[in-house]
Amino acid sequence: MPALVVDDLGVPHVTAFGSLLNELLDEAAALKPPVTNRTPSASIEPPINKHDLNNLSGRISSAFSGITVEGADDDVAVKKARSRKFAAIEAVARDFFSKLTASTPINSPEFIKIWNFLDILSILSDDGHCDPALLFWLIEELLDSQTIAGCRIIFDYLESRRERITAKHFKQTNLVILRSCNELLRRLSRAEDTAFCGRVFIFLFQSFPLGDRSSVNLRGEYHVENVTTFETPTEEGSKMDVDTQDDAHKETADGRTDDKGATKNADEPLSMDELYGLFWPLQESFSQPLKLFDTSNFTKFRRGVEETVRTFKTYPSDEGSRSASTLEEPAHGVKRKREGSGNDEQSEAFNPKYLTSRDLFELEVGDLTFRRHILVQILITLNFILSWTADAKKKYEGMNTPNKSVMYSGEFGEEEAKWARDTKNRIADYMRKDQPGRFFYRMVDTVLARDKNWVYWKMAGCEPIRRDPITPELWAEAQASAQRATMNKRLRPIPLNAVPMEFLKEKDRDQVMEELKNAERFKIPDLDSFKAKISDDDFAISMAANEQEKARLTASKASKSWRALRIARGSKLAAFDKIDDPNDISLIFEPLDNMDAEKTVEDVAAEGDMPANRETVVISGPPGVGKSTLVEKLLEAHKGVFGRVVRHTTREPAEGEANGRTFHFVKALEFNQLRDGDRLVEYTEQDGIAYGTSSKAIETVTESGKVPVIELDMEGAKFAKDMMDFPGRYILIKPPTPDVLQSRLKDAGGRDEAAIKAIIDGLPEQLDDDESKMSSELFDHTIVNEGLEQSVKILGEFLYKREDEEVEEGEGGKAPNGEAATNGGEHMET
Ligand SMILES: Nc1ncnc2c1ncn2[C@@H]1O[C@H](COP(=O)(O)OP(=O)(O)OP(=O)(O)O)[C@@H](O)[C@H]1O
Repeated sequence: MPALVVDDLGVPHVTAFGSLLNELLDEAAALKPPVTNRTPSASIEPPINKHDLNNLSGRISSAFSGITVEGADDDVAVKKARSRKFAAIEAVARDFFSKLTASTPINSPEFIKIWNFLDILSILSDDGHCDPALLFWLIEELLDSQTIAGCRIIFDYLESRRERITAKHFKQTNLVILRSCNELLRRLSRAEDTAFCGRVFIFLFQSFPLGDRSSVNLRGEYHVENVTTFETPTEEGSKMDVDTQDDAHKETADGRTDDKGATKNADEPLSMDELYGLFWPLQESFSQPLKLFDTSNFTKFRRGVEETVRTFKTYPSDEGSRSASTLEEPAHGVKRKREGSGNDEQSEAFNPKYLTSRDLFELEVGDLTFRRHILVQILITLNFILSWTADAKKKYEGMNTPNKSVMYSGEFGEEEAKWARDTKNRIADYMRKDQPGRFFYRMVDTVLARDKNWVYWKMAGCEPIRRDPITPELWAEAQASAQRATMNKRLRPIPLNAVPMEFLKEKDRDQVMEELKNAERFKIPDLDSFKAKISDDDFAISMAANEQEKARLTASKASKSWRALRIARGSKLAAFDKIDDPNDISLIFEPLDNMDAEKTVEDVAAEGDMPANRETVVISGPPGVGKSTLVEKLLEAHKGVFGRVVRHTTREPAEGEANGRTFHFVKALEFNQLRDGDRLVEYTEQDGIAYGTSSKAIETVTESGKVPVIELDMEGAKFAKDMMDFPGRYILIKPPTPDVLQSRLKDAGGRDEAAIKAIIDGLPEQLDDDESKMSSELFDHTIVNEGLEQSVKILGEFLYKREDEEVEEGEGGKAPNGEAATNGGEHMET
């Protein structure tokens, strides 16, 4: 509200500035007059600039003559004068603003005056003539005074002027900006004004620096006021007259939800009455996850989540069947409450405040959006659980200034963490059953992954997100060394390694031509010729009589090594990776066959030896089932046909591991860039270490002419196929029996008893998940790895099989999707 609402404010400076403002507005109007028949937002552009207003500074000075604002900032007189000037401008501005907004609807062409006025105010504020926050106070009032439709237009203005109005005095204005935006967000419905909410957030993100803490919930307070109340379970009250979809649901769920049904087996979902009582209490855990550190709360939460997921799974996961079977066609004999309301959009809209009536429960659970909403809440809470295990907590130990308020003393055990991981996978499987679901889950996964980083940042006390500027010393040093590197060096009489040319002037023409033809002059020396010379140098260095001689011999050896490396780069580049000690380059003199590094292009098999189908082969299976061994044997059996794809990882290389051979070792930042840039066809995280396969690594193999082979765990394979739609031939390797796998794992070493047990316990779910029919949907072929030679043979036969060819089942046979082709062993029973 304006400070004063009178025509003549009676203060000379106020009156003077009032007339000046009118003049300025007239000048602006001459440039941007009101235009009818245009959308309200169209009049926002172009902005009024300082140079559009004639001698602004001079006119301001004369309006405020007698008020001195020149001098030191902390001078009392200056401060006083400045506040008088600010007060005068504010009084005039508020007066003008309130009169205009009260009389001019935002849709009217006359509203252009407000845009011009705000532009003028922003110029005055930039020049320090008025309080920098004044513009935003008025915008805040403007937003308050308008409907949501009006706020959209005001936001058009804010977005178009964002850079200009936030460039200066941001410290004085940021709180008002934040307050206005938050107030606006409070008024907006996240469901109905989603795009507008997004605009407001983007405006905030663009205005505030990345590491700004103003909207961070530093004390980690949870939204505990949001209590979800619900009816006491099995309450037999008067039923509301609403749609029920019992019949439809029973149909889709194959009769598994018989409310009054007899004994259910463990996999059978609960009745809706039973689930109702377990379902709504979950909201408390979502809003106060700290309570989950208490074992009894955790047990209740676990049960609720399990039953909810089990029931959700009985509903079709795609939207099409939902609307067809549930909402659009209400069950026989039941009236629709909203019938004839004519506002479909409204009735479809999701209301974030839950209606928890028991009568609505089936309807809600039948709604895909509702189910997704709940599942996302569960995923967030599961992530919370996984971030407070003993292992996860170790990561927080090295923080410099941890934010104590969000460092909880509670901890979840290994068993709870395993459950959380498994449940996450189950939910992911369910959500990703169809194409839109895959897309949706991918978005959720990305958001949750980013959220983890923010939570971590908050725990680390919101360290500033910035890169230190280069110091003048560093700059000078870099400049000096660049100069040294590019400076003209004194030329040698004969350039290094150049052959003598003197004979050109000394001998006659024919002799010169003969000498020029001497092969020594142009032939690249033989690589092997350096081997003996370098070893002679080595010997001489070890026998050197003094340091001087030693230095000379070392330089001579270095020169030879350098030349040898230059020659070897054309044919033995693969060996370079293996050279650890620059003083010992003997590896490059060894034949290529002795190196197990990547083979050069000459190794590619003849065209006739290649399989008809050259799609990428994805070999997957539980840990220790023999994936690597099989791939190795496959590569050996079909030399030059298949090429192993090297994955990326964020772990440090173990001793003897060279970058690019077992893995591409990268830093987390680089990995995230690959992931966020959609350059990974799959990625997983194990024990805090990220692994992923880049499309570039696959291309490298394809470009060499070979068929790429990727080795992935089950999760990775699922991710590549379901989430990334990565095309390939997916092959599942199964152990003959869990006992055989167990003994192989023991023999292979490297895993303790607990790890082996965890693998064996996880087998039923990994391999025979009947509910999701995962293996049959995911894999094109299954091989039971009993005898190694036989398994390789079956694998080869499958990969070489032509489209029209039917390979017999059984030994070496092609099995239909999901059925195991065994090599004499029995199908695994788990
Ligand atoms: N058919 C087989 N018969 C007997 N032993 C086998 C067979 N296949 C693989 N093995 C052995 O099983 C152990 C595990 O094999 P390998 O490392 O290839 O499995 P993996 O699936 O690649 O494991 P991880 O998932 O841990 O990488 C090795 O010691 C290997 O020699």
